[in-house]
Amino acid sequence: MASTSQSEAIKGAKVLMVGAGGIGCELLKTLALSGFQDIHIIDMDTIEVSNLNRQFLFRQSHVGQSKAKVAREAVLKFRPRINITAYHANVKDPQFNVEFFQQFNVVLNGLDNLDARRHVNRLCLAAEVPLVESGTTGFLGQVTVHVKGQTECYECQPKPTPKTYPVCTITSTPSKFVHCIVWAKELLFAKLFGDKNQDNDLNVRHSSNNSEEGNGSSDASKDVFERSPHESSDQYARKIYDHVFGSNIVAALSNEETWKNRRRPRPIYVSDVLPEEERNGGVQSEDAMGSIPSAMESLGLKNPQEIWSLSENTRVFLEAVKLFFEKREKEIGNLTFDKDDQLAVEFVTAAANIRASSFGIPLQSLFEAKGIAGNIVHAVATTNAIIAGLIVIEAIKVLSGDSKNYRMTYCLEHPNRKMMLMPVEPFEANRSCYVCSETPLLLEVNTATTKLRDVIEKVVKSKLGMNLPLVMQGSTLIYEEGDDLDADMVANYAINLDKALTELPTPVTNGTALSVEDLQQELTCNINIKHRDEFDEEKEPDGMVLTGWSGPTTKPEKSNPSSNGESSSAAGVKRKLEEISDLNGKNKGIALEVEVNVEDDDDVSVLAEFPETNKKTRVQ
Ligand SMILES: Nc1ncnc2c1ncn2[C@@H]1O[C@H](COP(=O)(O)OP(=O)(O)OP(=O)(O)O)[C@@H](O)[C@H]1O
Ligand SMILES: [Zn+2]
Repeated sequence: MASTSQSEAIKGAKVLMVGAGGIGCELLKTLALSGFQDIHIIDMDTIEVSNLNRQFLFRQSHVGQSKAKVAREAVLKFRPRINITAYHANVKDPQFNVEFFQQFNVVLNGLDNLDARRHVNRLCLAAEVPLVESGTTGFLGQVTVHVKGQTECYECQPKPTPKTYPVCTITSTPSKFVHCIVWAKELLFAKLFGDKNQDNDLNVRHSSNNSEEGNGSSDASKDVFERSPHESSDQYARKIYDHVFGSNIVAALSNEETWKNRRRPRPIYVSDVLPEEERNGGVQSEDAMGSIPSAMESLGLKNPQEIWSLSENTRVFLEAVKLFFEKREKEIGNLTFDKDDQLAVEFVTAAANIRASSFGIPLQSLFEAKGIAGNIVHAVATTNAIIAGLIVIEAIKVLSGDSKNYRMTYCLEHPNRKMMLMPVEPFEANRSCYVCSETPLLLEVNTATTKLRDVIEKVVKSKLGMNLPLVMQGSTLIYEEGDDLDADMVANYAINLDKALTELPTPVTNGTALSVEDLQQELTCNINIKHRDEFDEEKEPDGMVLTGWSGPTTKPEKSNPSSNGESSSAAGVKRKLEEISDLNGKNKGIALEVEVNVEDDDDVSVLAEFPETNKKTRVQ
């Protein structure tokens, strides 16, 4: 039960919710039932069938409609007198500027990606509106409170970025199923059905070419992926199959060095797998009954949780290629993998399984493969409900000025000290956070060879998360983006982008101080430039090093389950949580070890934002 002062605070509050997905639906319902009267919701998505199992405000008949709008209507049915305003829009749209944010007493995030979270964090800082941030990944979840001048901001601590894999593991030496999935999705699918002009590391050598794998394509091998006019889709599919699973593996095997300490892969050709009568005439398949082409349906494979045999995978592979060419020809050249595209998932599952079979890696079902390919950790509705409840508890504390009792709460998978919820007192802002403090950053770069474009793309947009940057050197404007620029300026900036830093009209050299600004986010960063001639290609692939930056940390060789938590995955992780306190502020100073037990060392997620409390100072 809320106290009188809490009830007053709830009634008078104007709240912004960002995201009306798994957490958002629960949150809107809980806000309405807790007495909130004025709620605004932003969500850019429409409802998909896959949302219905947990986003309970939505029904089958709503598929294709705006999440924000349908969520509003669903809640108004049981709370008709409250005000709910829905925006079917991206929170990064310019209409949601600082003035827009300033009208709210608190902002509540139910997002699923780092980019949008960082953007909202900046607007909340600029508008001086408290933010309650949240995320879930399966059974894990967290709610954190960010109040300017009182606690750290969302970006005060580094966040892991999506997991990356060394190219050679993917192209040549996979050892885990996830490596086969990445190969099937990022390389083979992209090569066959995506933009042909995109660089692709797929090993597309001709079988007579014995060079090291991963060297890119040779002219002879390029032809393999080209479909000649007289070739039927069946013939083409079998040619691709024999090339990627057969002759490419033979060629790879010829490099003895690679296999000295590794299990040698086995080349697989269609003729090894399918009986004589199926080999030349293509796979005998039924015409799919449904409107969506599906190789599983054509082949009568019903259960997505069943692991297909090598011959079944082969049939699915051949059938999927055929269906793409026969039923979805117009899309070829423009496709990117989408976990909600059934045929794409079937193709990727089959291709990954055939490759796994070749490399002696256990095969997986379509259900499992889809989860890995879509970076899915299956959502748990109850976690979303718990997290939504905790968001409302923190929002009420924020609204009633109860700053002493703010808590960051972590929802654990296994009870620890009999607790499933781990509350931690918030921490002070990180003084070197470039977002909420004015600490300058240092960029080491080869000023003579690095183009302004690289600095804008790799540093300003990617690392610093700016949308519409403006770059100044002293009082000279070097670069700017926005809708209101005239054509001359746009042309001028385009020329600057292709210039090396030292060639700019006002050269950027060792010791230059740049000021980078995003007008929408009202964020300014100062970057001091330090010239360096050489960079380590492996360790510093961008050819630049930004320091004093607390942005995403890269965790190589880890998968990237990106549910609402955008958590990172980690192995047998043990993290010390010191100075844990419970909700009443007791148990301070007790060191506690949280252990996440995992079977495999790669594919289980733990919270990305688990507090590394030893580095931080608690808010007094
Ligand atoms: N930039 C953004 N602006 C507005 N809404 C956003 C933005 N980024 C993400 N969202 C919304 O945040 C919500 C996150 O919800 P959730 O994680 O449950 O994702 P989902 O897409 O509904 O589910 P899933 O990805 O598991 O299929 C989504 O509804 C999504 O549209
Ligand atoms: Zn900060």
